[in-house]
Amino acid sequence: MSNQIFFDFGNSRVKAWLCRHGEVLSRFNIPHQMAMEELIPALPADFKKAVDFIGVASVLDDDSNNAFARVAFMTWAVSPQWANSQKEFAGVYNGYADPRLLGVDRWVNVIAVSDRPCCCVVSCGTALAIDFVADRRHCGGFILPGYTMQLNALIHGTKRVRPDEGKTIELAPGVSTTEAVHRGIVIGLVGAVEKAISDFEKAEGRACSLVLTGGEAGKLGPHLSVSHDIIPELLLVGLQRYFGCAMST
Ligand SMILES: Nc1ncnc2c1ncn2[C@@H]1O[C@H](COP(=O)(O)OP(=O)(O)OP(=O)(O)O)[C@@H](O)[C@H]1O
Ligand SMILES: CC(C)(CO)[C@@H](O)C(=O)NCCC(=O)O
Repeated sequence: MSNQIFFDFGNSRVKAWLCRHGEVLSRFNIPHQMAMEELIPALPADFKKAVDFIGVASVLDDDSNNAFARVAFMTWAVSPQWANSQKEFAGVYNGYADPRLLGVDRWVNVIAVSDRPCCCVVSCGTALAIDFVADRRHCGGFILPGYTMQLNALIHGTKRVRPDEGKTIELAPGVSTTEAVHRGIVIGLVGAVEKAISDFEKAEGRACSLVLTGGEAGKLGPHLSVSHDIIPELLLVGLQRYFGCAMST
């Protein structure tokens, strides 16, 4: 196998990686309000060369996934392979009562961190997903509205909460609407992550490492009192592991 493309269809952005022998040759990240037919023209030229394998994690609906499968086949003459949440993968166990219902992005992230003995993985995207993995078992998690979704909910649900764009360099109580809103959202997300970890550590009776990923990870990281790693491309690590082609030839 030579060139592979991995796609991550999230709720607001699509990411793609062109890889060879596990190494990233090119990467791509755009919002995907566009129709699937418009995605291929938007890809950088090097993505349009021949590829042998296309691996996808998508949290989109079947219509969007089918539309992508059609344009992918027309472009590369390759049928995309879809990652799916399942009960068990390579000795990693899914904690959901119905494992198929765990978002595949969460499952792939769990697979990516599953070598850590006890780990919390937080995906800071459109939604914020907090998942726990201990001894290769997914122990469940939490789903919260993400930063932008919370901001939009406040603006749409009120008459007078009209923040400007804001920075959350510090989390002292805000003295303007903009500060109060941006800091409020961050303190809520940070508080949720810290409480979830502290409760999990108590229940497990051991320390839990923390990995952050996703577009908003940089907004949360500086405010967390818990030490953590930020791994922006964690989902790619998981996808390569899932499809077993991290280092294949
Ligand atoms: N390159 C970027 N430029 C600007 N904002 C970004 C960028 N990447 C991510 N973001 C921000 O991160 C958030 C989306 O994060 P991410 O891309 O991880 O989520 P996503 O693609 O919607 O995936 P998911 O649906 O799995 O959460 C958006 O709220 C956006 O504000
Ligand atoms: C929670 C999100 C939106 C995070 O991207 C995604 O994993 C998803 O759509 N999950 C499906 C529901 C679930 O995981 O229980």
